[in-house]
Amino acid sequence: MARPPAARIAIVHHSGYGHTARQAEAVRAGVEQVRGAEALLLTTDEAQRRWEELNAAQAIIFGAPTYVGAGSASFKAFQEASSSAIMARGYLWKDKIAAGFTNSGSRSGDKLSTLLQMALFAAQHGMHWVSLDLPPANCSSTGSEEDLNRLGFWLGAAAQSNVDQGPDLAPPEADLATARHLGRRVATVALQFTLGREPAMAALAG
Ligand SMILES: Cc1cc2nc3c(=O)[nH]c(=O)nc-3n(C[C@H](O)[C@H](O)[C@H](O)COP(=O)(O)O)c2cc1C
Repeated sequence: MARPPAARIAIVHHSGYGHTARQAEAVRAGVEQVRGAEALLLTTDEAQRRWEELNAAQAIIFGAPTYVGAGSASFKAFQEASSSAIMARGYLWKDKIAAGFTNSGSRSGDKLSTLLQMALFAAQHGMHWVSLDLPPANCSSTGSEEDLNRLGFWLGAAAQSNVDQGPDLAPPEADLATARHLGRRVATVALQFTLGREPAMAALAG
């Protein structure tokens, strides 16, 4: 009989035109590459009807397109809804793992602002933020657009979608691979936390 997953990783995202949804699918694929981890992919609208499932997850990965130098309005609505649904009910996400990803039209496009918004959101919930453990790439004479983390972010996974291309073509494979990497990393860290929590508490209790 198959064993139940040791860690469930929720991915809560918004995508106005489908590009960030492709990035979210890649994060999900990365999570599912890790044995013992299971992914739950939700839009920001769905998430606001399924708080209990988010509360039961060991990690939540946030995703949004960068619109006007910040996370999209739908993502912000989800953030604000969590204030009464989660914080006011006793900081129900405290000590969960958190991470984030964003996508935009420009290479920079002020995506860092969106990742900072997500990291602050996680901090307000008392969550543990997981960074992208990839060196910045495509920044030397031997670098290329095919490199993992070609856009050079540390705080989370970034993607860039040409504004004249649909989600069938953008973001490119390098950015989807970077998103898969983030999914794998968060699933691994969530498993480390989940499996280590009990012995850690026993050690603390003496
Ligand atoms: C209202 C609006 C604001 C945008 N602002 C930015 C921006 O600040 N920086 C940027 O690089 N791209 C910006 N874009 C481009 C989107 O980030 C880009 O098209 C992205 O791929 C859309 O993702 P989605 O299909 O998941 O909605 C903006 C697009 C819209 C519709």
